[in-house]
Amino acid sequence: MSKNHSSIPEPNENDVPDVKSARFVKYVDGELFLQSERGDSEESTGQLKETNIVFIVQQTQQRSGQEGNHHIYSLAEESTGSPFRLLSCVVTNTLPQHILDKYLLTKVPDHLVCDETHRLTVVVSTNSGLCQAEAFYQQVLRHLLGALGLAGETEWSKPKDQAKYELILTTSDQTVKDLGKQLSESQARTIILLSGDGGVVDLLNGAGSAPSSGVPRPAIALLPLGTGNALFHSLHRPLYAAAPAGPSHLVLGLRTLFAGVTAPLPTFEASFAPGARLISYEHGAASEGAEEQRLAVSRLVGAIVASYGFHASLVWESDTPAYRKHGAKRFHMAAEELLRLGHGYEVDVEVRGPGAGPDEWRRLGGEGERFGYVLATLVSSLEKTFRISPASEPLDGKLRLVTFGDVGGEKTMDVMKAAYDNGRHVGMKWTLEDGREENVGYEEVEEVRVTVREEDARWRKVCIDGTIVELPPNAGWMRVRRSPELRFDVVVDRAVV
Ligand SMILES: Nc1ncnc2c1ncn2[C@@H]1O[C@H](COP(=O)(O)OP(=O)(O)OP(=O)(O)O)[C@@H](O)[C@H]1O
Repeated sequence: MSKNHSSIPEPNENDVPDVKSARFVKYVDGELFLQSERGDSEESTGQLKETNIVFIVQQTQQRSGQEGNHHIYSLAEESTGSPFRLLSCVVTNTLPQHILDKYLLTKVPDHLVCDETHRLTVVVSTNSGLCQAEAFYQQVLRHLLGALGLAGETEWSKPKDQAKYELILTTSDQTVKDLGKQLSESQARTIILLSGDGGVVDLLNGAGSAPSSGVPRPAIALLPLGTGNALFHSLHRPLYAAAPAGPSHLVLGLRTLFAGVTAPLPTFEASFAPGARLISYEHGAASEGAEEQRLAVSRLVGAIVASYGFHASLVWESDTPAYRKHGAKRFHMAAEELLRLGHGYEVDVEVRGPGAGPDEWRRLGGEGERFGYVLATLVSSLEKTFRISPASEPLDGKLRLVTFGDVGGEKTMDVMKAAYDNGRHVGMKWTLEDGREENVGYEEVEEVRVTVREEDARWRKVCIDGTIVELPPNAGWMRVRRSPELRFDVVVDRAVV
């Protein structure tokens, strides 16, 4: 398929699951009432929720203004059994115009074209979240791409007569990083990532430096199959606000994939003192007898968050084998233990505000004052409802810093609860038992520098988009600044650009 011929082709028979044929009857309260073509009794009328619609295509032989033959693809998500059900229904009479206006796809979007000028890669991250990415690809995405005439090519399957995308199933924590290393090519490319935030970070850091001028930036399209999915939720937050009872994350992700546009993805760079070590586990922390690995690291690129203090400790400790074995409860358990300890972190925090010169650093807090929380972020939300930076808008490229001092476990808990309550933590103030005034600091920064004075390695961990780095003892530091260059584009809903 070439860019000039990217209209919707006929789907391959094998790519359409369980097609039903029906007539549109009425639209009431967000539901389409459809009557099966094969029966005329009341029982054969079914409802389709508008929130489940992914897209509608008109089959090619019916084009040129003829009535009917709209093919509606919708996704139902089940709490039991197989979690995803892609439904496909051909409507033989006319659909309401407002539905066609919103969901009719008339061409394959440029970022999904597969030809000699543009490459499409689908990455299925088999270990992300609840390990559902592979089922989602097989049961849903494969068919939707197939409906646009696109088929996956793997080493063992080379489909004929269809535009082919490359399909990669991860086999280790290196798979996506290795893909990132191959991205310095001149061909434009989109990578559909079925993963959480880890997939994005792996790509960003595998890719190394930004593409040189004239080389197209690769685009990332995210389908939220991780645990936190911070980048996805932050990019879609305005849509959640506009329609609180709106579509599920996966339906939204699919709508963005098929009807969205590409925009530059803001990133930051974190650099570390000599002696810093990236900490990971061979074969993942959940594996039997996981061995800690320590790799020298001087710099990482991120798109979400760089933190020190409670947040970094929680991400690190909840992911250690000791907690991993507790499954979904591990995050809660690690948080409880950290809140019980209520550690005050010995650290100097300095910032350069927007527009400040390279040496214009301002220190936060007094001499020797400890901190509980130091978190710089480019996004609003670290989970769907954890709105740590309420002023952040999708793609605004602003680095914002959230800080508070050594306030103890109970107050830390209060701040976290307020952040879950629509970002209400911003502006919180208290007078502590020893008379100190404390508040949650929140400001935009150009750069932040933390210099850690802790001896115990437990309290020297920093977190970059979920990756853990241990700073060296004796004033080990991390600097975080907005990246001046653009490395990747990201596919977003049209409403956020
Ligand atoms: N087959 C595999 N074996 C080992 N590691 C894998 C495999 N597939 C993916 N991984 C790693 O698992 C991690 C999955 O992270 P990801 O962020 O996608 O999911 P998550 O941690 O559940 O979600 P989030 O970061 O959004 O909370 C990545 O670091 C990736 O490199």
